[in-house]
Amino acid sequence: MLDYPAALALTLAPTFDWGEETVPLATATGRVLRQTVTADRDQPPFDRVAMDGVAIAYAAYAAGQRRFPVSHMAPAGTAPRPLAATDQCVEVMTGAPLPPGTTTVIRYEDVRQDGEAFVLPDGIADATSIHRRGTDARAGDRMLDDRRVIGPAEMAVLATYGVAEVTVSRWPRVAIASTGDEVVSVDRDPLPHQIRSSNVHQLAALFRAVGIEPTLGHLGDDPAGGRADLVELVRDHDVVLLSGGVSKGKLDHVPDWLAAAGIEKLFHRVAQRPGKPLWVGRDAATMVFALPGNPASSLVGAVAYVGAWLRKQLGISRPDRSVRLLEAVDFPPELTLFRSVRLDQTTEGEGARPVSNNGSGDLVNLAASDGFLVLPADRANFLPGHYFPYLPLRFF
Ligand SMILES: Nc1nc2c(c(=O)[nH]1)N[C@H]1C(S)=C(S)[C@@H](COP(=O)(O)OP(=O)(O)OC[C@H]3O[C@@H](n4cnc5c(N)ncnc54)[C@H](O)[C@@H]3O)O[C@H]1N2
Ligand code: MOO
Repeated sequence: MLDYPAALALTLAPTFDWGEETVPLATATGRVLRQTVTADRDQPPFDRVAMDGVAIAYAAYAAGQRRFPVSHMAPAGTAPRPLAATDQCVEVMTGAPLPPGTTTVIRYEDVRQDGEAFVLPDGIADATSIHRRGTDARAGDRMLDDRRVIGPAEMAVLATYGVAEVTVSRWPRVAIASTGDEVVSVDRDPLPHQIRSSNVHQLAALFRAVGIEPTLGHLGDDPAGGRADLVELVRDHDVVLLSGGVSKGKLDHVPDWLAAAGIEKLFHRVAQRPGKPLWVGRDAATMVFALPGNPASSLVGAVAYVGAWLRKQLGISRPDRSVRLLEAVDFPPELTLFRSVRLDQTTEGEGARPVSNNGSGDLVNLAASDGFLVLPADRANFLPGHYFPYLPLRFF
């Protein structure tokens, strides 16, 4: 049977291009930037007053003057007015352009008001509390690169440089469908032999967390109906995730339906737990992940395979992360074990504590987990203190 590294390599090979689109800045958060951003002006664009206080020409102070009558007040947002005479001062507000003729700013806390004038103490330095024009960036500098996920800091840079319309990657059209006659939608009362469908919501949450809104559906166990619905799903979407129906049961029709729909199988079954029956395939325009129905299997398939594949398509890199195991794990089978863990802070820093569970059908205990530690297939005993790759429950 294929091992996890080989299965992942097969998953990552197909590439698809979903193109770009232009969106208003206000809706660009979380999108993948597809343009470079160049500074259209210096930053700051003028010598910016950095403290509320008074601005003076230092030469007068150096010559011994301590009492400075106020020439005028300079709020932020007004065009700079020069200092009227070198023996006067200007009251300046944070964010105002430094008034021409002044060379330093002294905070209100450090001066004393005396009628229409300010009295300065000894020991004042020249050129303080000024954020100089162009010290952060120069007009023409490259400010943001292609393929960055737009977060709060990127939003601020885009706004500062006037990018009101942002070119971003088009999101793929994603469909998620459950299978099996035992699952009913969450708004229905299940019969005693039925369960509510949780996997579609589990999988949808991963997409929604990065800003992609999937279409949710269901394929029944009836072969003719299920096959026809699947053909339609594949035709209308760039990515299709199916949940259940891929193992050896008499009604596990999904691999046959996928074959009938003309989806090329890349692999079926991986030497891992949970999620062994995973089926991955593609046609010219659509990638299909048929995930095993057990909730832990579905989640592992999504974070280990779907997430890696999605990042690759979008050109987003995520640094590999390893976390220290906090308790021994024994696992003799020759399978990669995706061990659900909780991240704990210990005196020696962060570590991963295995969360007890009742197997891959246990979705309740998954809620106590932060992610999975990937324990390789070539060993049976994993000791505390050793580091292993860690997969968080996020695509990026
Ligand atoms: N003879 C064998 N039996 C099984 C094997 C095997 O190799 N030989 N593999 C087991 C493993 S491992 C897994 S994982 C499961 C996966 O089976 P399927 O992908 O065919 O999934 P189903 O049989 O349809 O369902 C399994 C389980 O998950 C529940 N389920 C399904 N859909 C949902 C949903 N949308 N929300 C919540 N729960 C769902 C379903 O009711 C079943 O309890 O097969 C083993 N069997
Ligand atoms: O691989 Mo299954 O996913 O063990 O339950």
